[in-house]
Amino acid sequence: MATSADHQRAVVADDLSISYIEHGSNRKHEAVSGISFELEPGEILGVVGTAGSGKSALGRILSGRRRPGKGEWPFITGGTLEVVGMDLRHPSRLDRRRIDLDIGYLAQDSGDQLRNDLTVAENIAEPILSRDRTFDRKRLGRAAAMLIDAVDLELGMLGKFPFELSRGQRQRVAFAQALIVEPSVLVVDEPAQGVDIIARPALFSLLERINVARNCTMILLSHDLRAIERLTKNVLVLDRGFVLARGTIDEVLTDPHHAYLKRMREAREYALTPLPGLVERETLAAMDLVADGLFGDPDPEQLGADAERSAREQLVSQRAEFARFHTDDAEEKE
Ligand SMILES: Nc1ncnc2c1ncn2[C@@H]1O[C@H](COP(=O)(O)OP(=O)(O)OP(=O)(O)O)[C@@H](O)[C@H]1O
Repeated sequence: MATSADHQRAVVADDLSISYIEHGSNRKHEAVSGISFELEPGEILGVVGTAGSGKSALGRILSGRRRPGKGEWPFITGGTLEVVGMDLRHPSRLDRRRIDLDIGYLAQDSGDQLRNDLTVAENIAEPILSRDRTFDRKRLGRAAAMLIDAVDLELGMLGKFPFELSRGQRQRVAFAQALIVEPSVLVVDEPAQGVDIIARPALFSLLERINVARNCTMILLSHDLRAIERLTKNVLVLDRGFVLARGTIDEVLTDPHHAYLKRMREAREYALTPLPGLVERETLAAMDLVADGLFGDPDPEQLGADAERSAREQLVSQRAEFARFHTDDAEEKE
């Protein structure tokens, strides 16, 4: 029988602090200061905050990735962080191998990190092939094709190279690459960034489906509440590295005690209020222009005749005797 001791949370951050080493000096700059939160498997958390509030630092640390030798990568300077049972402050050698498979990470610049010497298909498959060269190529090909379709790109893209794609298309390929290993936790820094507005619904619906089908835990980091609102109401608001609020969007924005929360509420109300005036009138006029002539006005007599013909055709196809009778009837009339 499962006891509460067996119950594994997907993410447990306890008094977590994250710092960068400032360029040109050895001074630490604390980007995230003593934050705590927990996530159950399958939960989706939106982390929102202004520029510089520490979202990307948190995303990088949650991803478990390390970029040794790169000054821009932050590190944990206080507290603990556990993701699907792995201690990300002091990962074991085994956990270091597991991290890339268990935690998917999509950074704002992941599209630019794709390898230009590999095709799109090879890039998508790379997280698997780099570990197992003998992996069933047919299965992998099918998975890559399904993912490229799921991120709303044409299958023809699979044979292209990243440098032949637009920035937004590359970011969508990176999405597919992050998902090929079927991670149990997915960290996405600015999910809508660089992805054109037409492709966004496909991406968001993909994230929704993955969350439901695989119980994938997700952390979506964004400065824009609207970008994550479709996927979750559960948010953590950061301000200069500290947690300003945690709860549902409504809880956080009801009676906001902080200037930033007040501004968030105003921005949300503004976004939800349809704009009377020029923009809307123009939009409506443009829609009318498009709508006019899309469908001609229906002619009631013609509609009646069409309906009768289609009912007859259906009967003729379904009942042989009616077909005979109907044909005889028609011949008699001639
Ligand atoms: N490489 C770095 N070295 C030193 N400090 C950094 C570095 N990168 C970011 N910072 C600082 O760390 C803090 C948090 O930055 P972070 O990039 O995490 O913010 P953010 O909320 O993701 O911002 P944005 O929305 O603009 O991406 C900021 O004060 C920033 O100036």
